[in-house]
Amino acid sequence: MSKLRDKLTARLAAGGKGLIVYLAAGYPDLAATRRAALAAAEAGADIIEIGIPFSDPIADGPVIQQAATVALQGGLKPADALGLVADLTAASPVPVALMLYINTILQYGPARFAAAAAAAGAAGLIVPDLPLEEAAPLQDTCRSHGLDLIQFIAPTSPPDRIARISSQAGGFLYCVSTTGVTGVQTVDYSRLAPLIADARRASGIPIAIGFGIGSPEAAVAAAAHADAVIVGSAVIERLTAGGPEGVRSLVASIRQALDEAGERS
Ligand SMILES: O=P(O)(O)OC[C@@H](O)[C@@H](O)c1c[nH]c2ccccc12
Repeated sequence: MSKLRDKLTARLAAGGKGLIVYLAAGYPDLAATRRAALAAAEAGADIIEIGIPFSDPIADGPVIQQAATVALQGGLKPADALGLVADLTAASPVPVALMLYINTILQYGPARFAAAAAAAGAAGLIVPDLPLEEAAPLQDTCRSHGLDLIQFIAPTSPPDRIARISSQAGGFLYCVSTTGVTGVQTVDYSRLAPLIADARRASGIPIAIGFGIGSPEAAVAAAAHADAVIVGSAVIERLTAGGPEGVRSLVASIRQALDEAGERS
């Protein structure tokens, strides 16, 4: 059973597209992250991705790096992020995926971390700096705790690699729209069509596009090629400017645009 996959599949079966919203744990503080996550869930996010801030976040662009810096300066520890997840999963049925770097897991101890994440109610782990070749031990640990280990595909992945990654993926497949770092930018999402077609041939798992989405229009453009979209930096920017209620209105506007596009098609 996969809570992440089931949630996205249910949204697709109802004629919609999935929406995954990223927040950095502890930005601007833990209470605000919690309020923003619950507001996002109420406004139509299907999955909440909670990032555990890390001092050397190689895949994060400036907006998420800055959020991580604030959280770390506020004293955030991985255990606090796990506490936040426990709080969210107790307060809301929305599935939560934890996004973190492999170092955090190694420092904690993989088995201990997976047990703690599962006990907190997390549905899966997103570990962007874990290559497929090194993923097997963590994948086994995750599996024994009922956690999905999310796999990535990118425009640079050759077809045979996409097939291997897709066939091992749990929850959903994270399709990165560009090879750079996170952050709002203009992306031609139609470029991803061949990549996504390769993944679909290898697996029936839902496919989510992330990186670059900054508006309801961009979400609709990306969703046209996939089952779900992931929005991070734009959500953090909105949290900075408008607090948790700002996040609610951004997520509601993306949800509405995705639903309207679904009715038209
Ligand atoms: O910020 P963007 O461009 O909307 O992209 C989503 C992304 O932020 C989120 O999924 C994420 C945050 N940090 C990451 C590191 C690697 C991969 C993905 C992520």
